[in-house]
Amino acid sequence: MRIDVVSIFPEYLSALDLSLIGKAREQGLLQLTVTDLREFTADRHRTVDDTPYGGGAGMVMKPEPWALALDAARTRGPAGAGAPEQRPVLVVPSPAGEVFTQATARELALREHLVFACGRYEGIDERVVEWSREHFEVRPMSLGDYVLNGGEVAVLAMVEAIGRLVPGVIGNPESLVEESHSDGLLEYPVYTKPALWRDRPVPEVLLSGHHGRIARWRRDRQLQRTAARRPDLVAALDPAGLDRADRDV
Ligand SMILES: NC(=S)c1ccno1
Repeated sequence: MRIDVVSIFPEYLSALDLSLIGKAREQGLLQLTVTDLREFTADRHRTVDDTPYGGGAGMVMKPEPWALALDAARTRGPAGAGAPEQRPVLVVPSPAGEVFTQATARELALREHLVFACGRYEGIDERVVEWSREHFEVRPMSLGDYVLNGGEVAVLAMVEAIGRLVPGVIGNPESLVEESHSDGLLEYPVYTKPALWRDRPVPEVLLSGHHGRIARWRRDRQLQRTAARRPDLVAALDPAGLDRADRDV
């Protein structure tokens, strides 16, 4: 998978040099390039914004630097020889976007080339989004109903959520199976040594060695936790995926 990120604060994305994503880049599992939008300006002040038509507070990001930067990212292309089979996906972090979920991460982890456009100020001139549809699948994307100062923090989260699903990035793929949202539920509580900590014991069943009882206990905890914290997820569950014991929780 090829990932391109365009930002006026490229150093914000240096966290992607670290840990599992950084290792995946070293191993060639992910090709990731971060580009400074100001490289695509033509004036000596490297101007990327201007006042909004129609008035209002703040500044809007100018279209021309973005068009040049996105064209450069697009033609950098995915890994491997030959023309890409798929159009690249342009992800634009925005509170006005579709909500990014684990299902979105799974979907985007299958794509060849993702380009992330980190807006700042009051946003990017809307004509960039319209123009981009000629060459990209354009996906305005929100992490949630709150406002950040720019797209960089959202891109860090999305690249990690997507990148970790790329085969080979997580050493043990088993650890992807029982995590929150993998089966529509929140994950069960986890414990490790010592068995007794500040007068708090580990649940007895987890010390029993009885795999069936442990699996049932964990599933019960998932259902109870999801019902308590995210009733919306319970409402969205497919009843066919629930067994009789699930319904008794
Ligand atoms: N909620 C998101 S992703 C966002 C991006 C910029 N501001 O908020």
